[in-house]
Amino acid sequence: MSTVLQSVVPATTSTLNAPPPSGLAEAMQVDCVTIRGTSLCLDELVDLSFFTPEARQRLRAQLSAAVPFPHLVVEGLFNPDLLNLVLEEFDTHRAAGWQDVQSSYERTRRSVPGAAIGPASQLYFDLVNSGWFTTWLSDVSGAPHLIPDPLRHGGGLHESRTGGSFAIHRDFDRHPKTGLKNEMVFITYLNRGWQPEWGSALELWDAKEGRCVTTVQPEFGRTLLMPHGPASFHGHPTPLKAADDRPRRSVAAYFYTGTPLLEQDLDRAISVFIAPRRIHSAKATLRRWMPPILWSLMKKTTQH
Ligand SMILES: O=C(O)CCC(=O)C(=O)O
Ligand SMILES: [Fe+2]
Repeated sequence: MSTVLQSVVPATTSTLNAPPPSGLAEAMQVDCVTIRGTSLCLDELVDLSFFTPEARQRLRAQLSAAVPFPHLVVEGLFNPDLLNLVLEEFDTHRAAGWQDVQSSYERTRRSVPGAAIGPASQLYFDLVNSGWFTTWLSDVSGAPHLIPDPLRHGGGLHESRTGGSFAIHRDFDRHPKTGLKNEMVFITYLNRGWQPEWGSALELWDAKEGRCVTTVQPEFGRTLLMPHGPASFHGHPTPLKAADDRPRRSVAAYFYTGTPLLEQDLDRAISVFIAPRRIHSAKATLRRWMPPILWSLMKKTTQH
């Protein structure tokens, strides 16, 4: 596996997890990575025009207004060179790293939660799981303090082959291991020149009316952000039949929220120090009992 770190301008540290969203471009101009001979500069992994305050507002309005339930489809958010490398890694993913799902509802396969994935795929997930990216997801979706899932439960690499399908469903409410609340799924499709007649477009349904309202074709470079809610029924129930038996591939990540602290429990969010606290309380007692003149005299003498 050849992942080479290359300095282009004087490198400081990797900023994938660091900067406040406002200083994104500046903060990311530090380095490039080379994966299997393709150089990817960190400030070009995403199209930064999606990250301006205006874009965040516009995307949020677009997401809220979407039918039959809030969702957002964007094109070209990720550098196509990165996505090409991710796509290649489906072919080299170890057999033991795949989990087949074959039931009357689903015929597909996914990478095993926590399985090692290729460097480009790992870079993609590091990117979408990073603080500045999840802040963007929060701004666009309205769900604050999103928590990513490094094990990628339900997400990871997704691949359906000829005959594959996924009945209309609503995703899980809770992460089975952490119990965290599922807020959204974020999917990037990886299929160049996808034809609608091949089936397997993602259908978004109005469950009450029992009909598909809109579809998302799984075209290369298209990204779907779909908040999880009571009405978010979706699936690709039409069995896949693509030219040359080519597979339908995507990468998916779920994002969660925890339970906010109640007002009376806010002190549980503070670290507990042993020594300084003792000193602090001893000082407080002294102050209470000492005549003010002595207190200020003592302070003056101990300050030097
Ligand atoms: O691949 C897609 O278009 C949707 C996948 C999905 O609904 C799921 O994994 O729960
Ligand atoms: Fe789903």
